[in-house]
Amino acid sequence: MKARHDQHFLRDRRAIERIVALSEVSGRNVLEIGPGEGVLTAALLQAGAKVTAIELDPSLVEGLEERFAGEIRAGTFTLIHGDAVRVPYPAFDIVVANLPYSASSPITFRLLDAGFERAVLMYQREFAERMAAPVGTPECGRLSVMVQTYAEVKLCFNLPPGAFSPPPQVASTVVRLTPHEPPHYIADREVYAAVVRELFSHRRKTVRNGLRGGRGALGAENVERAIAGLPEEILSMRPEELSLMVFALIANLCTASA
Ligand SMILES: C[S@@+](CC[C@H](N)C(=O)[O-])C[C@H]1O[C@@H](n2cnc3c(N)ncnc32)[C@H](O)[C@@H]1O
Repeated sequence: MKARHDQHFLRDRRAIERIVALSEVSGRNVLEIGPGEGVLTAALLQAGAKVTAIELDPSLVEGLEERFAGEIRAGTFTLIHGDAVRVPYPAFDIVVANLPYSASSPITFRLLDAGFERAVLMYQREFAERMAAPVGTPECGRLSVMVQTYAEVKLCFNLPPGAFSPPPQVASTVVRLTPHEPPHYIADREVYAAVVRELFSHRRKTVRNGLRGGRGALGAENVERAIAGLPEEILSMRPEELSLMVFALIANLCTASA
C-alpha cells in the first residue's frame, strides 16, 4: 500500500551521516523539505546548520515543534507548515531532503528556479537515473535536459527499501546537484523551459511537428520564425536526439527579440 504523504522515515544512521557529510552545512542556511520525524533535521542541526523545514503533515509538525522547541527558541530551526509544491521558499544556501517521491518533479523544478549553492536530495532510484541520463540518448527527458542545463548531477549512493520504515516499494538514490551557468547562451529562460516542455510533451514527434504542436504556448509567429531558421537535419530529429546546444538554439530562435 502507498504510504500517506510518502512517509517513509530514514532509519539507516550511516546514510544520514553520508547525506550530512555531502551537504557541507556548517554555518549555512539550509532548507529541508519533508523533515518527517526530524531524524535528518537533528543531524543537520548537530552539524551546525541553521535549518528551515517545510512539512505538510500537521501531526508531524506538532511532533517537530516539541522535539526541537529549544532550537526554535534559539532561532536555529524554523518550521513552515505547508506544501513544498506551493509555499514560497525562504532564503537558503543549501537544500537537503529525503523528498516525498510523488512530488519530486515539481519540487525539483521549483528548487532550480529558486537557485541554491548545493542540493543533496534523495529520490526514487529510477527518477534519479532519469535526471542523470545523458542528453541526446533515449533515456533522457524534460527533467534531464532542464536539470543538466543548470546543474551538474552526481548520483552519490543507493539505498534499499529496508533503510526506511515503513519500507517503500522502490529503491532510492541520493543525488548531489551543483548549479552551473548554462553551457550555451539562453536569451530567455522561460522560453527555454517552454520549448523543452513542448518538445518533450510530444516526444515521438519531430522537432518541426513538436514546435507546431506548441504554437499555443510559444506563439505561432515565434514557432514559424524558429522553423524557418533551423536546418532540415534538426527539424526532422526527435527531442531525445538533441544536444543542450540545439535546445538553446531552438529556444533563442523562438525568443521574440533574441
Ligand atoms: C520520505 S519522507 C522523509 C521524512 C524524513 N525526512 C526522513 O528522512 O525520515 C517525506 C516527508 O515529506 C512530507 N511531505 C509529503 N509531501 C509533502 C509536501 N508536498 N510538502 C512538504 N512535505 C511533504 C511527508 O509528510 C514526510 O514527512
